[in-house]
Amino acid sequence: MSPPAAPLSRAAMLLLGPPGRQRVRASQCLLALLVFVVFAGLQELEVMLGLIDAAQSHWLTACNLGGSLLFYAVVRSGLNLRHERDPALTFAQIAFALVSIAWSYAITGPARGAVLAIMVLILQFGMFALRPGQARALAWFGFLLIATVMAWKSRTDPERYPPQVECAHFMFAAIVAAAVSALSIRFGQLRRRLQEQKQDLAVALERIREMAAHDELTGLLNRRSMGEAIRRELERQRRQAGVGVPVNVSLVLVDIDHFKRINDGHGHPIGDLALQHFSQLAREELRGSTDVVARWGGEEFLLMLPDSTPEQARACVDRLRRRLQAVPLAVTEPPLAINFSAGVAACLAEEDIEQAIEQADQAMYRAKTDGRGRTELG
Ligand SMILES: Nc1nc2c(ncn2[C@@H]2O[C@H](COP(=O)(O)OP(=O)(O)OP(=O)(O)O)[C@@H](O)[C@H]2O)c(=O)[nH]1
Repeated sequence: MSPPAAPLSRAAMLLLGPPGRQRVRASQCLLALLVFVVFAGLQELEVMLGLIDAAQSHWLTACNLGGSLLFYAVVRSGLNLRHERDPALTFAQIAFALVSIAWSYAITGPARGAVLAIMVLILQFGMFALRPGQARALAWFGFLLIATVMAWKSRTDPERYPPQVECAHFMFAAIVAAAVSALSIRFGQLRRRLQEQKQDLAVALERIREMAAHDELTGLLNRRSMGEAIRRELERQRRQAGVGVPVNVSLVLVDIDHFKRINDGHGHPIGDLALQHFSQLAREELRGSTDVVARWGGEEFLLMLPDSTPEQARACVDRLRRRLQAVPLAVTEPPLAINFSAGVAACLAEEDIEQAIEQADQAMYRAKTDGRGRTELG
């Protein structure tokens, strides 16, 4: 980090806290404080021009700065998090700003038109940040406040607040409140639609991820994601090897025997059912939490058995074979007995994956040539 950045980030840390949502909230509070400081400067100018009474202006400035400092302190202390529905305290801060605006309108005299413009700005923040009902409530709250001040001032100080001018201002404030109400409903609809679209996209993305990682017919991992699963497992075991646990992963290549006969004799759909049946039983028979079964292609499957020596893997595969014989596929008469040939190889490092699969393939080929329905070690 360059030398000037360090004190800067220390200052940011002190003022705003660690990065995250609370930091954003704290910086928004400080921004509001800054706006009030600018506002205080403008008021001071109006005091100098003789438009506002100095004491009244200073009272308002003290309340504005005190209030915004209080919001900042609440956010920095984390007390705002107790307000689960609006932890940014947006509603409260806007309501506070509206009270300040009404107060400012009451003391600003001839320059009060600008105050109405600021009210519009504050209500706009609400439309973007709050729920439609809250934005509407604030619009009418602001309108009622300012209308009350207009009525009060035109009665008690008609020279500075002529009733005709207040009438025009009243209509302007009413139009603003109505427009904010209508727009906040529209914003609410748009936000809801965006939310729905976001959800639809998330579902579609999940579906695409699922399709990209799995074989459609059997639901097993496909070739690409099996490669990733093996690499992940070897990486996990390599980390454990650092604490003295040996790397132990067996790969088994399985090829269904005489599968073409099933297709030719019973039709392709029954062949598909046979593949699904094999996948189902393989999933059930192997350790669900660690072992992985993938469709390697056609009627070939690759099994990964972590923490298993090739001999232990062979025992598992032979157990699966017995299970397949015990549970034939009951969609034909007689039920379809599925058998397979398998080759086992140990895979001890990431760079050996290709070689281990090749070894398992050769062992499986030996099993085929030696009569099928058996498991050979590579
Ligand atoms: N139903 C179905 N058949 C498939 C699928 N993928 C590959 N096959 C078929 O699987 C058969 C594989 O045939 P072969 O490679 O001759 O192997 P085999 O008949 O099992 O003979 P051995 O492996 O020597 O025991 C081919 O007929 C492919 O068309 C699939 O997704 N569904």
